[in-house]
Amino acid sequence: MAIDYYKKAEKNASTGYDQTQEIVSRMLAEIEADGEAKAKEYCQKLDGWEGDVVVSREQIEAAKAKVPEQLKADIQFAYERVSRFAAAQRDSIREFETELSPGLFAGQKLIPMETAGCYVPGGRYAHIASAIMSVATARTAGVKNVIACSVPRDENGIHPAILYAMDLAGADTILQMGGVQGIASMAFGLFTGKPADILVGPGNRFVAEAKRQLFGRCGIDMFAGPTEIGIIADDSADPHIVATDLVGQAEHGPDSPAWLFTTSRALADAVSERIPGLIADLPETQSKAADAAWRDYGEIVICDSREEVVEVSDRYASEHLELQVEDLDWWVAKLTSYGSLFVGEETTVAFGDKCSGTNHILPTKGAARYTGGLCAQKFLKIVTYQRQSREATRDVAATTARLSRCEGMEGHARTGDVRLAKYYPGEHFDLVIDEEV
Ligand SMILES: NC(=O)C1=CN([C@@H]2O[C@H](COP(=O)(O)OP(=O)(O)OC[C@H]3O[C@@H](n4cnc5c(N)ncnc54)[C@H](O)[C@@H]3O)[C@@H](O)[C@H]2O)C=CC1
Ligand SMILES: O=C(O)[C@@H](O)CS(=O)(=O)O
Ligand SMILES: [Zn+2]
Repeated sequence: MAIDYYKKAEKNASTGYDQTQEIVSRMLAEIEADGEAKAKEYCQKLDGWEGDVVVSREQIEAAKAKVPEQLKADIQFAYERVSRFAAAQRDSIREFETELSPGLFAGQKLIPMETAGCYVPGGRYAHIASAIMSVATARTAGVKNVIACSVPRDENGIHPAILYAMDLAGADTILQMGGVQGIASMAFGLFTGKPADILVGPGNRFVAEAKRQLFGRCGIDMFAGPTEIGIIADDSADPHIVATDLVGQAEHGPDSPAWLFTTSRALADAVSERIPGLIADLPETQSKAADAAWRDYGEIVICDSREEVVEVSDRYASEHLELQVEDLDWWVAKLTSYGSLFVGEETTVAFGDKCSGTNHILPTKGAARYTGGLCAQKFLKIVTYQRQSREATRDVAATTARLSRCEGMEGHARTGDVRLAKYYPGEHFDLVIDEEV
């Protein structure tokens, strides 16, 4: 395989990971031991917030009054599309019951989780869209208690438009607390008395690691850490658009990877030439973040064939993957690892990020090898049941007894024996396999 790293990143997903892991496990242990007081202490220390943690109805109404009408309409636009797509995904799986053999019925039920904890990031930017992505999807799934939390932005608490979006999307309780302390509060049921059955939502490396460490104690959607963009582009692509899209996502933060996979050296030259100017042209905060991200995590990979591009791209398993290539259908059919695919130049990652309808809470750091993004199904327990007639018990009980004995599980075998003895008194069954295995 001929792969040429036109630009290779100096850092990768594991850079600084040990330190993050250590900080997060210490914070989680302290908050679990000392409860609300410790969570508040971290909130004060890391985000300077000393006010109420549970947002009141008055604060929500005051926030609503501050949100301009056009922004309300835009939030509504995003909310409608995200909810509609989430409902279509939910409806794509269903409950059923099937008769596997005469009298033996097995079924599937979909049971919404009781309590969801939705994290809405708010450190660097006001992630209004993230509030819709998690809260509206939990509601669509039928979760009973939806708790949301985010970082208090200033002396007035959470950004008013985030509060507005959380409320519109249907959050029951909103906590003014971000980072590890916000995640821990939802997991341990602090301030609400309702420990989350599942924690969802994106966040920085501390937030993503806190969710990872809490997995098992509660469910999580997936590892949704620092944003990633991959673009597959060939000679037919517009280098200005490709470069703008890479820089557009690199502004997320200094640890956000942006990758270009191409078969065209001419395109690599043209994109690489444009990127520094596009970064410099951003406002200062965004420019600094994108500059560090492109310097440390940006890559341009040139391959000899499109088959090689597919192999490389699937290995990176990018959270977002754009296709700016000829023969789009070929690529759509071949690619297998990505969080969400943006097909053709007319669409772009930011459309999905903000309002087009697909969920933007997506797997990062290679998690797209084994999962897709947030969807209603993540909030549903897909459980099974069975029931059967006495007649069906005849075969199932006898088979169970014989299989169990071969496994050495006599107790299991006898649960079959007693039923056969009760339902078919006086009848003989061969419940032991005599031959040596
Ligand atoms: N994968 C996905 O689906 C998405 C990912 N994102 C990512 O979410 C992230 C948002 O990050 P932020 O703006 O930072 O907001 P954030 O809300 O995730 O994190 C801010 C919090 O981090 C905590 N924190 C900061 N420094 C800390 C330290 N040294 N020790 C312990 N805690 C610390 C603070 O408590 C603060 O409240 C970005 O990386 C972005 O790329 C955003 C949207 C979607
Ligand atoms: O990782 C992501 O999905 C983000 O790009 C979403 S947003 O741009 O922060 O809305
Ligand atoms: Zn984005």
